[in-house]
Amino acid sequence: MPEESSPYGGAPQSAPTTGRKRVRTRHFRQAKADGVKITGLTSYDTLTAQIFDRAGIDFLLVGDSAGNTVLGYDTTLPVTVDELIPLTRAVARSCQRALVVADMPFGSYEVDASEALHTAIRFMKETGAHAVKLEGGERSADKIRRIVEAGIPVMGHVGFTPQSEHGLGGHVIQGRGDDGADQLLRDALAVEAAGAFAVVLEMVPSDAAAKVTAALSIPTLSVGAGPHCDGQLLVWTDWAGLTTGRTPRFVKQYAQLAQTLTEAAQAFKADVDSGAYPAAEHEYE
Ligand SMILES: Nc1nc(=O)c2c([nH]1)NC[C@@H]1CN(c3ccc(C(=O)N[C@@H](CCC(=O)O)C(=O)O)cc3)CN21
Ligand SMILES: CC(C)C(=O)C(=O)O
Ligand SMILES: [Mg+2]
Repeated sequence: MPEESSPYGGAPQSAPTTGRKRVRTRHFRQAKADGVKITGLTSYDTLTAQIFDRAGIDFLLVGDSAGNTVLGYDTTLPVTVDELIPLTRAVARSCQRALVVADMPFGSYEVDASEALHTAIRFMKETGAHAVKLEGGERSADKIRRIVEAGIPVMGHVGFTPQSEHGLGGHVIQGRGDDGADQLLRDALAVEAAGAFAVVLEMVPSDAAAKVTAALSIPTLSVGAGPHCDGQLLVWTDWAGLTTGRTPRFVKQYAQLAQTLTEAAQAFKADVDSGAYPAAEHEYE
């Protein structure tokens, strides 16, 4: 695609991407057709959203992983729409280029397609997000279809679906074995047929993800689904080394923010103890 009409292509971005065209759902399909990889991170606040947007990250997901990364829950299950709306609004207000996806939390879409559409409409009206995401393949196809019919882009999510971790028996890799791979493919095809513009594959073997990626015309976005997907997505606090405790094996840490902030806090305390802070330049006359 020519530079004017595409947010992709051109030299790798080191300068801010301000002024570049908004990433649209059609660019996801185009990127897959062109073999251009798609990159996403989660974000829950204005400061990280601005940084990731200007760095050229293609989409930002305001994930219900906020339950773990922002709100201090053990799982995503308690997260509510009312909790996610202000975070999603902050991210949407802060992006000029990235496509912003609102993650629909557990309990906000499962009952029927009408409930799913009501929730999707709330996110679109109240946040400025460009798309919504919901978990589940065949079981969620009717909800995806109803939302898409209303003109709201939907990102699907199959494989390991954290909102059903108790039903799945824990953090269990999905799509293993012939039956698992078949179910994964059926789920992904159902999401595509329902009109989703992309689908997240979470924690599935690379070869199963490769088969799904080859079978779909919409892009697959990997969270621990290997190198053959059309894009990669990580939870930003994992990616930046800010998450404390164990992170999943698929995570690569691109910074060590927990260590950086620990050292900064210790240095601040030591400076306050010693009187080194505040110095003359920090005082008002
Ligand atoms: N910080 C964070 N990162 C995530 O990737 C994430 C969340 N939170 N919250 C929502 C879901 C839950 N996810 C998770 C959580 C744990 C594992 C995990 O522990 N995986 C193990 C394998 C299974 C096990 O032994 O428990 C691993 O080592 O990859 C994986 C994905 C992915 N999502
Ligand atoms: C892990 C990703 C796919 C997600 O759903 C989230 O961050 O909530
Ligand atoms: Mg989620």
